[in-house]
Amino acid sequence: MKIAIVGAGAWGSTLAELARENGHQVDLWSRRGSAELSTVVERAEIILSAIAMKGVRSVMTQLKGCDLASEVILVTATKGLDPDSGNDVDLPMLPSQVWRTGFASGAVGKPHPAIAILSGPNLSKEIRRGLPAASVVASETLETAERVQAAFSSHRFRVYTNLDPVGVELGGALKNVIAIAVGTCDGLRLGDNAKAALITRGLAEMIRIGTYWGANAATLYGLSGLGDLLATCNSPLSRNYQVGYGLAQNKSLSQVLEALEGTAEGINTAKVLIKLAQQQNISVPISYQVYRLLEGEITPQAAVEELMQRHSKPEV
Ligand SMILES: NC(=O)C1=CN([C@@H]2O[C@H](COP(=O)(O)OP(=O)(O)OC[C@H]3O[C@@H](n4cnc5c(N)ncnc54)[C@H](OP(=O)(O)O)[C@@H]3O)[C@@H](O)[C@H]2O)C=CC1
Ligand SMILES: O=C(CO)COP(=O)(O)O
Repeated sequence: MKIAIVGAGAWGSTLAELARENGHQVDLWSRRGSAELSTVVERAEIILSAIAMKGVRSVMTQLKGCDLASEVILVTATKGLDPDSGNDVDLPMLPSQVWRTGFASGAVGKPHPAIAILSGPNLSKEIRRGLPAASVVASETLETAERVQAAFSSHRFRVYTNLDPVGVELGGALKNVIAIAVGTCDGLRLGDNAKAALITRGLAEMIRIGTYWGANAATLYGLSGLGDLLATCNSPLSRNYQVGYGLAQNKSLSQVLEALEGTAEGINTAKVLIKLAQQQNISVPISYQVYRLLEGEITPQAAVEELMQRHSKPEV
């Protein structure tokens, strides 16, 4: 199979390695490289985007102008929310929707790719070390999801299919905000009870937002929800966790970002999520404190106090 991977960051490079090991012809594109995007994607049966959220729109605009194979599948592996959409009436766009609407407004007669989402507990550094991992590929049709599953599955990367693309994509995006909260909790040395409470109540927030968005709650209890929460909230490899940990050391956000290797999507996601939650009156107290912490409106210690002093309520 010919596979094009756009985005040669940590995740794109790791997925390229997995696909090459499976015997596919893999071309990797980076905006900094010498290869033309149009050449890299020509005749590709799968185009996988591992672009950070902030670059998705610009790469989509470039890709729209390229000649694509008629049966191509576009797989998005970005874990974020689009900051340039969403208002009182419309939800913000998920990365897959940025791709879909971009292609829908493309030139007449050009093929519209089938779209799939790849998401799960997949810390790229572990996968690069050859350690086993599992992930989920979601699409509106089983046929599309199964084609991507077959392309990436291997003895060390187990890929499940799922027919709830919204749930799978949201699980990967929303957990990053909770990972920042848990990194802060660990940085403050608040203990394992506090950490368990944050992960569990964070999942409740993800389910509240997810079901409002039309996701299936069961999806969020799966790999791209609870699974990814467990990986990122328990690993210093997670950039989002590192952001929270750094803020708990009284570093400023810009100091933390200067030292950070790669992208921490939870910073943008927290902003987009809080705007939506406030517009629609959805309760997300942990994510709200993360947002305030990132905005410099509150100290980590005060955020903990605010969460502990909320009015009493039933668990479910
Ligand atoms: N690393 C991981 O473990 C995992 C990451 N992800 C998700 O994958 C996405 C990428 O993460 P990761 O690879 O780790 O991040 P990196 O920071 O390592 O790479 C980011 C990628 O996005 C590209 N990019 C950023 N801005 C733009 C832009 N304006 N135009 C074009 N390209 C741009 C970068 O290109 P350039 O190199 O030229 O700057 C690079 O290829 C994120 O959404 C992340 O949440 C998902 C699962 C696992
Ligand atoms: O999404 C990831 C693992 O599943 C990567 O997490 P970070 O982006 O926080 O490093």
